[in-house]
This record gives sequence, structure tokens and C-alpha cells, in this order.
Amino acid sequence: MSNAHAVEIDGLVKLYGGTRALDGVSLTVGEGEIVVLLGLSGSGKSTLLRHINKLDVPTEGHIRVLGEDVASLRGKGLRHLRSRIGVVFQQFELVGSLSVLENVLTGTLARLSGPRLGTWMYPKELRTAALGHLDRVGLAGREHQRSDTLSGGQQQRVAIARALMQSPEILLADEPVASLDPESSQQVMDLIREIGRERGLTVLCSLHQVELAMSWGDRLVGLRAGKVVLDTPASGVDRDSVMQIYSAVAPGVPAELAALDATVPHLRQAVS
Ligand SMILES: Nc1ncnc2c1ncn2[C@@H]1O[C@H](COP(=O)(O)OP(=O)(O)OP(=O)(O)O)[C@@H](O)[C@H]1O
Repeated sequence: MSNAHAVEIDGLVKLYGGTRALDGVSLTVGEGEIVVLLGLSGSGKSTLLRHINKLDVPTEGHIRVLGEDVASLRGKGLRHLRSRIGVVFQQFELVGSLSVLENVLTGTLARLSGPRLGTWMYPKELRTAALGHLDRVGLAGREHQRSDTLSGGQQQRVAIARALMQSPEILLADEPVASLDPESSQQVMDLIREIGRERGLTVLCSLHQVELAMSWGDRLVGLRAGKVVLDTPASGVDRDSVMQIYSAVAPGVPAELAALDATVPHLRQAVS
């Protein structure tokens, strides 16, 4: 990890109509740091991640990413910044009818001109690189398989390989294992961390699984109602302090229950 900053956020406020999705977030992330964003559903994790590659623009505040003032970037400059930031989503966002290899190759579309239909339309060196990334994520030999015939964990590996095609410096992962079973979740998270370390990537990842987050990240950042309420190295942190993020959500809702994944609204109704 170097001392340089990959992401510098100062006083970020985001309003959606009357909703204060982010409420004065200031955060600095060092190059090569692996950061987990934790917090209840609706606490602002995805909104924060979306500001880093300018999928959303601040109502107030400043963001610098890889030395660039994000608000001032447009056109080519914005495309260049986005090419340095890989993204992995909860729902993988693969084209199910395309082969694994073609999905990985689409990670290069932003820097190629003209449409590409079929893997043969990509330069040979890109196909070779894509096969290398598939090997790295444990999917060697699957390149010609239709993507929608893979398991969820395998599809997320394809999405990681696709992100690697950009040779990113930052990886944003928005609940990358929310739709996976616990075993696949652990494997995918391990893979993201190993790849992050190997390549010196700065990783920002939102998660709902507290135990996984504590054993996985270098640093935990907790959001509640758009504010940073926890910012700590993961090493040595005690679980109770992390659970504070989820406490006092609503009268009668224990923090343990509130911290549960997408089932929270249903459980809340059940206990209230
Ligand atoms: N495009 C939008 N338009 C209006 N409101 C939005 C929009 N995006 C987010 N919000 C609101 O902003 C708040 C923060 O949402 P966000 O998706 O960032 O939370 P989150 O912590 O990522 O939640 P989850 O864990 O469920 O993904 C919520 O109240 C949400 O309803």
C-alpha cells in the first residue's frame, strides 16, 4: 500500500428530492487499500460508490479520484477516469446469451471503436488477455459456455474477469455476493481480495455480511442515514462496535436483526 490517495471525498451531500442519501461524507482512501462499506439498506452505500465514477453528481462537496477532480470531468476525460475504475455488481450484469469469453471481452468495449459481435472481432491480444483473466478467476476451459448456464458464483467470477480487462486501478464492488450462498460468497470475496493485493488495486466494496466484512477488509466504514458513523481498521475491531452501526434503527429492532441482509424489512415488520 502506498501513501498516495486514490479517493478523496470532502463534505459530500447528495439529495434526492427530500431524501438526504449522503449527509456530509468525508473519506480518504489510500492506494491499495481494501475498504468495506457497511450499513443498513438505504444508508447510502451505493450512492457513495456511484459518485466515485460519476454515475451520480454531488449536491454539495468535492471528490477527487486518482488525482482528478471528478466534477470537472466530461467526455474524454471522464471516459478515461472510468476506464481506470472496474465495477462489479450484485447481479453480475452479464449478457446471458453470450459466451463467457465474449462477456469478458466486453470489458474492453469502451476503448475500441465500432460494434463487436463475436469474439473473433476482438484483437487477438485481447482474446489472449481475456483467457488469462478467466484462468485467474478459476474458469479456464469455460470460455465457450453460455454465461447464463453458469452458477451465480461462476457468473460473478466472469464479471471480475471482465473488470480486469480494463486493467483498473480501483475496483468498486456493490454488494458483489448478495445473491450468492455463503460458500460461494466467501470464495468470490477471497478472489477479489487476492486479485486486489496482487495488482495493488484500491477496492471499495459494500457488504451486508458483518462477519465476512470483518475478516475481509483492511478497513471498515459504516454509514447510517448518509453519515459516516464508523471508520476503523478491520484488524482487532470488536464486533459490538461494528454492530453499533445497525443499532437504534427502529424501536424494538435488535441490531443483530437489523444487520441481516435483504430480509430486514420483512423481519422488521415481523418483530414490530
Ligand atoms: N436515484 C435515486 N432516486 C431517489 N432516491 C434514491 C436514488 N438512489 C438512492 N436513493 C435513496 O437514497 C438513499 C440511499 O440509497 P442507497 O441505494 O445508496 O443505499 P444503500 O445503503 O446502498 O442500500 P442497499 O444496501 O439496500 O443497497 C435511500 O433512501 C434511497 O431510497
